[in-house]
Amino acid sequence: MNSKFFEGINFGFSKNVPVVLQTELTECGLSCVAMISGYYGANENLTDLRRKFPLSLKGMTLRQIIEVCGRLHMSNRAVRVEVEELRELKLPCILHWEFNHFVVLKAVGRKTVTIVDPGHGERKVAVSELSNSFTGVALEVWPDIEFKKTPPEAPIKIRELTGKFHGVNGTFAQIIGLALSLEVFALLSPLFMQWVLDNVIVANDKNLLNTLAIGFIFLILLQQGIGAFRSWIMMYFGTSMSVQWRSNVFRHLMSLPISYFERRQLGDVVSRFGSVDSILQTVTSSFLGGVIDGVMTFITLIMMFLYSVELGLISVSTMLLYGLGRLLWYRPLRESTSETIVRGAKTQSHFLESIRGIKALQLFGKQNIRVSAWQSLVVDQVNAGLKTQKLQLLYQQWNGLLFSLEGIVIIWVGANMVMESALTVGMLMAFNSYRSRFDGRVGSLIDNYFSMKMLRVQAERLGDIIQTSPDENIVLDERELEKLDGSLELKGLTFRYAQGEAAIIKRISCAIQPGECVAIVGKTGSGKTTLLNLILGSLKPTHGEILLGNKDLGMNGPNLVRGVTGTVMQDDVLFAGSLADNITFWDNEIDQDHLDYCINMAMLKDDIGKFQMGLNTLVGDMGSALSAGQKQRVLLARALYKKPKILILDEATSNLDVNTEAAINAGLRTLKLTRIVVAHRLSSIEAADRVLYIEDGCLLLDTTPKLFFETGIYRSGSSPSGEAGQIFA
Ligand SMILES: Nc1ncnc2c1ncn2[C@@H]1O[C@H](COP(=O)(O)OP(=O)(O)OP(=O)(O)O)[C@@H](O)[C@H]1O
Repeated sequence: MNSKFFEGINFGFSKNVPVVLQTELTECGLSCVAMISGYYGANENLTDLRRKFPLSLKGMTLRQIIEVCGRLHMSNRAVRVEVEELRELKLPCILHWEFNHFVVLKAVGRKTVTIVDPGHGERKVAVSELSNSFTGVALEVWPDIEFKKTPPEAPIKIRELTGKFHGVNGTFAQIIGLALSLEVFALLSPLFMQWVLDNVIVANDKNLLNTLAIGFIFLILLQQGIGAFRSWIMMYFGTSMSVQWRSNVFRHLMSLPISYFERRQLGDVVSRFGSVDSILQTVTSSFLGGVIDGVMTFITLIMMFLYSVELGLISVSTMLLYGLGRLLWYRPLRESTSETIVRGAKTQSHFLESIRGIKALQLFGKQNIRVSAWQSLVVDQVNAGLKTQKLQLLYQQWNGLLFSLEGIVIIWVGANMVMESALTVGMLMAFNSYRSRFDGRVGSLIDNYFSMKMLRVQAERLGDIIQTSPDENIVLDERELEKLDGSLELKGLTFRYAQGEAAIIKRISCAIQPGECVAIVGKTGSGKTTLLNLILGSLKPTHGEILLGNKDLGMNGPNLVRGVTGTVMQDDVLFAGSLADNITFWDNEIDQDHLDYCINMAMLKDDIGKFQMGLNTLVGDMGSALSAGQKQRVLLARALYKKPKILILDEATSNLDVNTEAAINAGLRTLKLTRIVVAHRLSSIEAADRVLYIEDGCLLLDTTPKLFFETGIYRSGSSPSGEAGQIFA
């Protein structure tokens, strides 16, 4: 019978469920699938899974998880079970959790069950508390006949993460050289005690004592000098590496697609970026320390064996036990460290979100809810940290016991040897000194090795930034951009946010001529912003193509279209700085005439005239010092300052009064540029040459404003509440 058949049967042997933590906000389902497929031997990488099964920001449904399992050749069965029936399920399986999350059920005990939560890691939940979170829906998953095992991927190499450093190789060699010379001095110091005990005291030789003391004082001064020089170089080396590496990572982060940021919490991205420092700290101290410790351990060991083979063997055995202890502690320590970091990132996200949304919180009087939610996140974080500390505490006790016992055994055996005249007292003292040096060195060598291994947690988190590819962009030639005339063509454009979800844009085709003004209208949620995001390259079409001039956007990357468009989007922001900075986007050589022209076009002149500091007025954090209408007009001026060939406005004048809006529209009409405007207001639609009416993602009408109004789709009327205005039929 096929071995796959047996793999599908639960014999109750406990293989390990690999912990795959989710990186994006909504990929808990995908992480659960990755964990179960890993349990059966197919180590699916979450990044690859994400690529194969794109998710929308709305998360994954059970139906989508079943589809993914099917595509990965895993059979499954969705069942409705009571808490008491959980032990009858085939484990590991997926549980629906708190109506918005999925977790893996790993084991069912008498009083507790073990779950692996893709958000935090493994934990035990009391059976009595299970019904608070478990919705009663479970998905059993097991491999089918075509299921293929794949070996786990090699962990990310630190070198892959760092990128290139300049001018550090020479410094690195210098540091190693200085550190080694320091160690040679350290190796000589036990001889002082040995010579004093064996030669000075026995022979009552004061002259020799003085000579030895002066010699060793000189040695110590030299040692201190070299030590200070090494620390200074280390400081220089560490700082320059930190600046270079952080710049490399930040540059890469800035080039990532917009979707990367939409799918992650702010605090999580900040915490991942912070991994650079943790890695750098460990790499500089552990790696450097590791090289030096390795060399010195070897030399010290030779010295010890020269004194006594028996005593040397006792020390080596102790170190083997120490290494074994470190190995046993590694996995639990790694998991608890990882959980501490993830929980820390969650707390930070909550904190940043609360600060950003402080106004809404205060207006709704909901600060207390936010505070208690934050407190419970902090408690989780502290508990995870305590777990790590408890493990370390146990480990330290183990080490203390081990080394104390070793000390007693060495003195006991050594004293016997002295009594049998196999060693002198001085030699025993010197040996003991070398032994404590050896213990320290090997201990730190082993610790450094595991610290480097532990870096995997940080490296994987940072890898999420580094290993995400930036948007593919061809290098832009200014002359190519010059040739573009501002025409645009959409051919059979279809888009869905995720596989298995309904299409939001459905087979839209239309051509927009240079200089034309097109209004995109439709009910709220009909897909207008999504269409603009497709045109701007922020989203990639599922089918169809977009041509700019005669250039295919898909082939050229978003920089092409972004090079010729000026945009004001619904969620656009201003940055801390002056009005002039924001409008010119920190242009080094401000074109004052053009700046004045854009300010006039955006009807900002009067407002700026009223500000005491004129164009140097600060806009506050994200434009908080401006009114909503002023902010929209600054954004419009910023878009125009770019001298675009295509102007894209997504409800960019919605906060303006009708007169100001009409004046701006009249001004824009005089410009020679293509305009694509999403608007709900009658005046903005009237100002357009053409109207594209979108309903439920389909382009239903492509006509003139006059004919559009005649259809009666958008007409004067009153809303159900009796408010008069323009409404969709
Ligand atoms: N990132 C996303 N993931 C999944 N669905 C999304 C995402 N963004 C938007 N949608 C969905 O796509 C649909 C169209 O949204 P879109 O923002 O394009 O509508 P719209 O016509 O611009 O609406 P409005 O007039 O309210 O701005 C909506 O149902 C929305 O819920």
